[in-house]
Amino acid sequence: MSVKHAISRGLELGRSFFQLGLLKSGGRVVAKLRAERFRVGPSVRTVQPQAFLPSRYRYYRTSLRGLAAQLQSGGFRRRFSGGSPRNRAVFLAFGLGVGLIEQQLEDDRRSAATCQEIQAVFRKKKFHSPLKPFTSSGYKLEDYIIGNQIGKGSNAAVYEATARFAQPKEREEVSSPVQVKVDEEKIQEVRSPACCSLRNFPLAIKMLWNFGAGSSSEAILKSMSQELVPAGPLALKQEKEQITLDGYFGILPKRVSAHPNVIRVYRAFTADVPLLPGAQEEYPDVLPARLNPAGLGNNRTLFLVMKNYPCSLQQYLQESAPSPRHGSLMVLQLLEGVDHLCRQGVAHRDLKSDNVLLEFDSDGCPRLVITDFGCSLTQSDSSLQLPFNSMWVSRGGNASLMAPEVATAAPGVRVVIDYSKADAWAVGAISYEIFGQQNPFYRAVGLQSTTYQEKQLPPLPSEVPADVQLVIRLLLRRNPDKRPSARVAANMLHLSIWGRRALASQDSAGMRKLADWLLCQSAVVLLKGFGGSGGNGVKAELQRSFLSSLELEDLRAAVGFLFYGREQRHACILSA
Ligand SMILES: Nc1ncnc2c1ncn2[C@@H]1O[C@H](COP(=O)(O)OP(=O)(O)OP(=O)(O)O)[C@@H](O)[C@H]1O
Repeated sequence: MSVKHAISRGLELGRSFFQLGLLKSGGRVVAKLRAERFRVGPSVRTVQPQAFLPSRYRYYRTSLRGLAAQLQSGGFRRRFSGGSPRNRAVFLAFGLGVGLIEQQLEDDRRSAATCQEIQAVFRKKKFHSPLKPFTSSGYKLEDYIIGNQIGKGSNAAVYEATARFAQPKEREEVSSPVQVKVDEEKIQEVRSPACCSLRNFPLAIKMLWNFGAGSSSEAILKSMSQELVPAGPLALKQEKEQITLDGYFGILPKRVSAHPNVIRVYRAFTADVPLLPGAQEEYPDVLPARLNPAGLGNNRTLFLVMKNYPCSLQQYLQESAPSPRHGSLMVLQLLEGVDHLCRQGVAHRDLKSDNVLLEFDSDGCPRLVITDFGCSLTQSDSSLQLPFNSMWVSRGGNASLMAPEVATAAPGVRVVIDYSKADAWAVGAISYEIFGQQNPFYRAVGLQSTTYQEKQLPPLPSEVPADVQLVIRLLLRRNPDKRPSARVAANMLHLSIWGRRALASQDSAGMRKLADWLLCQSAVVLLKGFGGSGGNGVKAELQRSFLSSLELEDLRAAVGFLFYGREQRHACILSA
């Protein structure tokens, strides 16, 4: 080896820590760790962008630390510092290389610390649900005035409602205890325009249909317990809460903390099934015999009280085509919601556009909220691994939007379904609808999650930003190991939407500039929050979610994927 060659080798070793992601060919990231002569590691490693993912990344970091120690060891120094000028030059070059490793590691430590500090500041700022209609009441159906039906699914009917005790005098005087017989004209007047309806009925009550759960409160709560996943700490009456804590019902699911993109259930209680508008016509079979002699339903059921949203995502998309910018923010909100659930050990398992509700912030930006947790999986150890030892174990709802690893699982001894990236896959599929396309996994396009090939996915409209297209493509990867998590995908969109300049001014290696940008970003978000300008808008909520979830390794993975996508696009342009 010539001295010149050795020097360049030494520098290369020093830089290799971050060069892992720099040298790419043919869409693959090729990391070179060459140290043949000094037997410090394998000659060449070829890695996919997953090399940026935590475990491997830690492996490289550890091996490089070892390498640095080895290079600094006495024996090594003796071998090269003495002897010929060529060996001394090689040693000096390695010394410089090691210095670079150390510097990079130090940068890395500082960037990680910056992320931790920012995260701590934003974690303290808990999200509080904006609607506070209750003090200590609202645990009985009689506490509400119920208006028209606003939605219906296969398990429940949803009605607009308002808290009786929150109403002015004349409302309280309405005679019927449950469904107030406001005459038809009056309801029409209230419901149109929609904003007046929401003002008069700011709440929505979901009445679940009870077929087989029996009529005792305990049995109902136990059988429909997944619906309580988004319930707030005061949602259940204290005695019920106590019983659930004491384990009388068996294990009730964990509940997720409040998040701007996840529905909040304010109250949950059981009550006798009432005869609500449209019941006889629309769901006679699920009524109890008391209301319909031919009905099969039980006498009591579960009621959930939530905020009343103007429409579902599906209804909104039937009428409107969001701009590419709003579309990107909508996909990002779904990812933030899914990441929040994942972190708390919850998989929704039934994500689809009618299980997402929509309202607008003061700037007219759509705010999305994930709802309907009836099929959700909650794991106390947060692992999201479901033992799948029998065909009777439920995989979740809506088979069309089941991620490939869930849809193709076959029951067996020691078989486990990993749901940690399943909802993220569904977000990829719903994103097509957000950008005005048919969902590729519904009948019109006809792909099946069990069999599709990634190259069969239809192209997205050209006005969809390239990075957003990349995120959607990656989310729909068949292999969950090659699919980014919701957190990493969300980070990619945050960086693409707000951090373009910071991203442009660096390579995939150095995180320092990105850390500086994050600090500036945090300051801006905090100042805006204090100043009250835009603190409650979708944009501010998203930025707070991003900053409160900062982990260096997720950020690095997002940067790695973005660079990988850009590299691929570049290669495509060159080859065209
Ligand atoms: N809080 C709410 N505000 C406004 N509309 C709502 C609300 N909750 C539900 N809806 C409407 O009611 C419909 C049915 O609600 P939901 O999906 O919870 O019922 P479900 O029977 O559990 O559905 P599925 O068939 O998916 O199991 C929704 O698609 C939506 O249109």
